[in-house]
Amino acid sequence: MPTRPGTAPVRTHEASHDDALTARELYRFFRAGEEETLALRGVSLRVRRGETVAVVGPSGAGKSTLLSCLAGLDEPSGGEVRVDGVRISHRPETERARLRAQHIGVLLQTRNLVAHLSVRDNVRLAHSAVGGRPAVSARELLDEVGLAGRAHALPRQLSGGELARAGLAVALANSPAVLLADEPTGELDGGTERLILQMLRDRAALGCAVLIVTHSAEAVRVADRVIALDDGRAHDVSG
Ligand SMILES: Nc1ncnc2c1ncn2[C@@H]1O[C@H](COP(=O)(O)OP(=O)(O)OP(=O)(O)O)[C@@H](O)[C@H]1O
Repeated sequence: MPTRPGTAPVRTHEASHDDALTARELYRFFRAGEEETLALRGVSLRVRRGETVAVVGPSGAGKSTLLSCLAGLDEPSGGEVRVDGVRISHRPETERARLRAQHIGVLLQTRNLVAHLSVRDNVRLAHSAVGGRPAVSARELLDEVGLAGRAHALPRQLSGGELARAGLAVALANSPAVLLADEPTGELDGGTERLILQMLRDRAALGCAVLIVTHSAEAVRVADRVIALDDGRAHDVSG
């Protein structure tokens, strides 16, 4: 069972079969001209099935870099990421994309929607990336996020809250073992924020490992555990 903030035991970074997501000693080094940045400095973390973890930290702490490395969108310079026991890091981009399509849902700040496709076709596109018969139909997913009535709308015709819900439907299209969300409630009003967070919690209750990069106090409140990133280093601040 997930633990509540304040009761989390001190964790080691040895993987257990309950872990859907593990990162071990992640480093990410950037060089832009003369400028060199070490955005991640040995970050290790685990997220168990059914657990919701919030990642917080000041601007520039490395949160988005971490999420990109966990999702296989970016390659860490060192260390390893495993999803459902399968290593996703240090593989060619096409293999990372295939593993991501199979195991991970990603909800990004810029929204993971194709502008010229309807909400329903965006979900179907995500289905096609997985291949085979989807475990959950587009209609069921749109029902789940309360957008059944907006299935034919284009992203630009949606409100901010509807966009967030459509992005979530796309992120959930592959019934992911791990759901990674970057500021999923950033521009939303309080009511819509609580709705989105509840949907993420519902997914965790079904066994998904949920990691949310956030500045939101509400997201921190509902998380089982909080990891603080500071200058590329991670600290579990739940206990
Ligand atoms: N592609 C890149 N090239 C060079 N430096 C980068 C790149 N991406 C990130 N960085 C640097 O890495 C550090 C961490 O950036 P990152 O975007 O991960 O921080 P963040 O915690 O997500 O910040 P914010 O809360 O403002 O989004 C910053 O110093 C940033 O300038």
